[in-house]
Amino acid sequence: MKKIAIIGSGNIGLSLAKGLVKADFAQAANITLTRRNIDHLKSFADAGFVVSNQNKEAVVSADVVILAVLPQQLNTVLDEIHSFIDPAKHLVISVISGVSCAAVREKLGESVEVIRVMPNTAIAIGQSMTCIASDNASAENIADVTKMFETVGSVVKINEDLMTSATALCACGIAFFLRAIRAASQGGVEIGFHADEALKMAVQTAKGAADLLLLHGTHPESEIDKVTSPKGCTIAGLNEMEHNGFSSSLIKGIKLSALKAGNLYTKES
Ligand SMILES: NC(=O)C1=CN([C@@H]2O[C@H](COP(=O)(O)OP(=O)(O)OC[C@H]3O[C@@H](n4cnc5c(N)ncnc54)[C@H](O)[C@@H]3O)[C@@H](O)[C@H]2O)C=CC1
Ligand SMILES: O=C(O)[C@@H]1CCC=N1
Repeated sequence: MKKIAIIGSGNIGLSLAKGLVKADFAQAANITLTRRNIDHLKSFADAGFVVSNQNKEAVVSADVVILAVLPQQLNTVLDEIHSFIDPAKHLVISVISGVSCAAVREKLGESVEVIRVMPNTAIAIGQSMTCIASDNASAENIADVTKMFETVGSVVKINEDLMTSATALCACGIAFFLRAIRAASQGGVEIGFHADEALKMAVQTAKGAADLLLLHGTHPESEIDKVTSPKGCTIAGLNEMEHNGFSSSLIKGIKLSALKAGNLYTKES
């Protein structure tokens, strides 16, 4: 069983840790979670994870090192761990937005294998859409990492230059769809439902819509055509949303997020 160190155990690091254990990919005792203030990790320590504020020790005891700090925190971490990374032993996985494999290698050493992975927070429940890219990892390591992330959702291997686009569409995308669900539930309250029932109805309706596409393998418009009765209320509502920029605002938001994702990191600390 390989030992995993998650360096920077915040929102995505902890979601990943939870997902890997829930999926039986790893035991909690084989995952070390680091964070500057480990008081925030008490519930994870109670659940059997190793928790630490010592990145070097976590790296030394691991086979797989997962970098999960913010882009602006990365240089400090890489400076701290670089002399403890052994290219013959360690595989480095980075979930950090906007940082290339080459930039990580510049600090950790040219012979270190680095795989960039872009999951989303649904990884905690095995439902992530995860994109994977690398410019130097072996086919064997890429296959192993693909298998690892397939235990916690779907995986697509992409070219590294599309990684910031994947960040916007899939990682930020969780927030975009959640906001759409919240807006739908607010509409539901305006037309007569209590907030809790409106939210429940909006959530299940969103899940049903996503599952129609997944299970039928159809295009959204083909499923929409089945809902929009001629002269009916769906097309009236849908067109009103489009007149107010529904599709356009999603597209513009995704484009801006992708642009921003590419500009989150600078090599100099
Ligand atoms: N939140 C998300 O949905 C996703 C985030 N990402 C990427 O993952 C990274 C982390 O994002 P979040 O989890 O949202 O941020 P976060 O702020 O929740 O987590 C970062 C963690 O790193 C810790 N940290 C900072 N400096 C440290 C150090 N020197 N040693 C050890 N730990 C340290 C912080 O205490 C914090 O717990 C970012 O680079 C982000 O781009 C990628 C995919 C999805
Ligand atoms: O908002 C962010 O910058 C990070 C990257 C993707 C999701 N959260």
